Amino acid sequence: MEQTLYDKLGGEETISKVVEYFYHELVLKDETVNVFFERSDMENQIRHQEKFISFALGGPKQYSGKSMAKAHEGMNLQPEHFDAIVKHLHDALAHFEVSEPDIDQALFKVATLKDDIIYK
Ligand code: HEM
Repeated sequence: MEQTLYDKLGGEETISKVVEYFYHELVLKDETVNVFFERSDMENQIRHQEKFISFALGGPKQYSGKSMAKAHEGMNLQPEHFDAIVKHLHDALAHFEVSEPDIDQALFKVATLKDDIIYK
């Protein structure tokens, strides 16, 4: 089996650094999306980011469209919110010198859930 990007980047340790940067330096500073995270407590926020990044990189936690629709129910996320998060994911991975083809793979993975997450 092909090695996942998650393992390639060094598993949990690297992932938590990516999460930290992605969330604190990019997502929380972006006024177009940070409002969604203000309402959830810090523990849930961190859990969210870890799950999000882990999913994007093919880590152990994988989701179905059904569970994603439920997790984002009532948020009415718009395509621009989704796209902003995807851009931050790109920039966070680039910051840690992940190659563009590897980043593309992660962004593609995340894009497969778009329809299950927006407009819920
Ligand atoms: C592929 C993309 C995404 C994945 C895989 C994902 C994953 C998840 C998961 C697993 C949960 C449940 C967390 C838990 O309670 O354990 C969740 C909730 C949530 N998601 Fe996402 N998410 C994605 C995109 C987004 C986007 C684009 C936004 C907003 C801009 C967003 C904002 C939230 C918020 C605010 C919650 C609720 C957190 C809480 O429980 O307080 N998500 N997401």
